[in-house]
Amino acid sequence: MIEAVNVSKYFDKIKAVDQVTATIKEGNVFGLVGTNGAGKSTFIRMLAGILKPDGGTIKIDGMEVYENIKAKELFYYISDDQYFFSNATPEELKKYYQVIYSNFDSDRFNTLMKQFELDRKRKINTFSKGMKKQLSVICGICANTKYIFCDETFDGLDPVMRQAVKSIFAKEISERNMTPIIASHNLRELEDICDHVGLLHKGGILLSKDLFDMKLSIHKIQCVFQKEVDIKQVFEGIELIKIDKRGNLYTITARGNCEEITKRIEQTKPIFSEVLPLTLEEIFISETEVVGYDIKKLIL
Ligand SMILES: Nc1ncnc2c1ncn2[C@@H]1O[C@H](COP(=O)(O)OP(=O)(O)OP(=O)(O)O)[C@@H](O)[C@H]1O
Repeated sequence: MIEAVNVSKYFDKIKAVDQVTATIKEGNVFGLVGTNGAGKSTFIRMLAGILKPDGGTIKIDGMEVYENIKAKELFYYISDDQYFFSNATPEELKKYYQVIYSNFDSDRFNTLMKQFELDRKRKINTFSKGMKKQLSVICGICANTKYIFCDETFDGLDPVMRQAVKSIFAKEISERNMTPIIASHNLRELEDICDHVGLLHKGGILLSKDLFDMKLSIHKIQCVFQKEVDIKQVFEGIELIKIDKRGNLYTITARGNCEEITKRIEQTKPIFSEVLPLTLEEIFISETEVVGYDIKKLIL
């Protein structure tokens, strides 16, 4: 488990990360979203022990991470800025990581390099940005660490590669409980992979939610009533987040028990009613509106 408690980081007068508290459980996929400058990279760099927090504590499996080799053996960090040894080839990089990570899987590395059509003997500095990202992902997977920190890793890949990487991640998560922490600008990117999403804004966590809980507690219902009804009366005692009416079709976003919401609608004997799944984006829009923010200005 990774535990960050009241973590802050300042660069002169800039509050890059401001009192962030987050718990990342094993086997979960933790997404970190936020606009440019929200503090995502700084937070991940502190998780990786590259930056020392000015306040608060970060513990990985109970160990402080800063300047602690034992804690650092537990994760692989894919940085947003790709850095490789000058003139190194992937083959040389593999040899380096075999020394650093005792469980580095050399055969898997060779197989994945072939699958991704990357030349193991070519100099990395001749690779494109996306190819370097792919190489980092391959190293990260083959390092076989418990945690993997990805700073905008998916954003730099083309759509086909993104799907390929996501499916490799999904396999690692289900087979060996790998725990990824993924920073991204894009909620849609995180939708199909994350269990938990934290929204960073101006250095602070605005919202941190379990997706399963969120999906269970918010519902979108479309319905057409036989006659005009008083929606507030129909849903008395249920929190209505949004009511939209186009022609006769109502789209209602409500928080509460799904069965109770459905029961209330059925009592009106509607012509049509359907409970629809909410996208992660819709959930975040609803949740952040409640706390007084317009998420479209924050991340979309
Ligand atoms: N080394 C640094 N020196 C000074 N200021 C920095 C440094 N690194 C980050 N900052 C500042 O800290 C704030 C948070 O930056 P950070 O890179 O963590 O944001 P981010 O959410 O990752 O942004 P982006 O999505 O643009 O990558 C910004 O205001 C940035 O200018």
